[in-house]
Amino acid sequence: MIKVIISGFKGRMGSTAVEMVNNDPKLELAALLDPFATEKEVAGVPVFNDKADVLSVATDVWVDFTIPDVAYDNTKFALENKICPVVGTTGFTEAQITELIALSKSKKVGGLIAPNFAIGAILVMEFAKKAAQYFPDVEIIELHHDNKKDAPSGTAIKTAELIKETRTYKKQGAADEVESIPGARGAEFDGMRIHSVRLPGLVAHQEVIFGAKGEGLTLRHDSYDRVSFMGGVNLGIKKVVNIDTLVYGLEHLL
Ligand SMILES: NC(=O)C1=CN([C@@H]2O[C@H](COP(=O)(O)OP(=O)(O)OC[C@H]3O[C@@H](n4cnc5c(N)ncnc54)[C@H](O)[C@@H]3O)[C@@H](O)[C@H]2O)C=CC1
Ligand SMILES: O=C(O)C1=N[C@H](C(=O)O)C[C@H](O)C1
Repeated sequence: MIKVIISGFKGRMGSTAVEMVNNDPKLELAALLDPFATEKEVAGVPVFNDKADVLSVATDVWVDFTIPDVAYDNTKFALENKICPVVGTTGFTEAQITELIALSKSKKVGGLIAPNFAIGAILVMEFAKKAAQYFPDVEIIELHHDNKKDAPSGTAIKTAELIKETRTYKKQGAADEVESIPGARGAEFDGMRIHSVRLPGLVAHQEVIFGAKGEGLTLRHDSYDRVSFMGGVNLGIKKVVNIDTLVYGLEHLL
């Protein structure tokens, strides 16, 4: 039985993860953490407002779906206390990820930071990396609900990082292009562009659009319901307890 603490359990993703854990006989919900929780327990599971109090309960895996401002501290806290982090929260810097991987190696604690847990999203990222070998001109459009705090999405950044591994660098667009409205061309990453759409009614969607002479290639993934992420979270929980290093990206555990 793997004992799981869910950090951010009152949120959209955290509450979905609670249901997933409760429905898996191989997982046990050991604790719940959220500073905005007022209840002291939920169905016999202790609720905490401060992460230090989580140490009073035996836990194997720390699932984190919180906010960008606390994800690094939460992940570091889990690793330091030999709780395997499975982190979906986005907004990490490259330096933070590098530091957390080094910490996991020193503590010999497995973990996962995954900007996206949906298998279809992972496939789009892998396909985009392959396509970038042939199509250096690419723009990413990520579309999310209008309660999302960070932009671009962690998925878009991870997609751009993977594309960078195989793409021949070029600064896209007209050399003399002018933005009559600042930001019109979107965010720039390694010469490519990333655009963030925020609208009510959306959940999580991404298009990766490649352009070339006389042709185009569009890759698209849609998450219509947050249940689309739960298969990956479940897989991550069961995998991290058997590794001794933190990995960045669910593709490393598939
Ligand atoms: N990797 C993936 O597949 C996915 C990642 N995400 C990411 O997960 C994060 C959460 O997304 P949502 O659930 O939509 O946000 P949300 O705003 O619905 O939930 C965040 C929760 O974290 C809680 N929280 C804030 N500070 C905290 C702290 N210090 N400790 C514990 N809990 C704390 C809030 O009270 C809230 O309940 C975002 O960064 C989002 O980008 C979202 C969907 C999928
Ligand atoms: O905030 C969200 O909802 C999501 N965030 C993640 C990201 O920033 O990539 C994953 C998914 O797109 C949903």
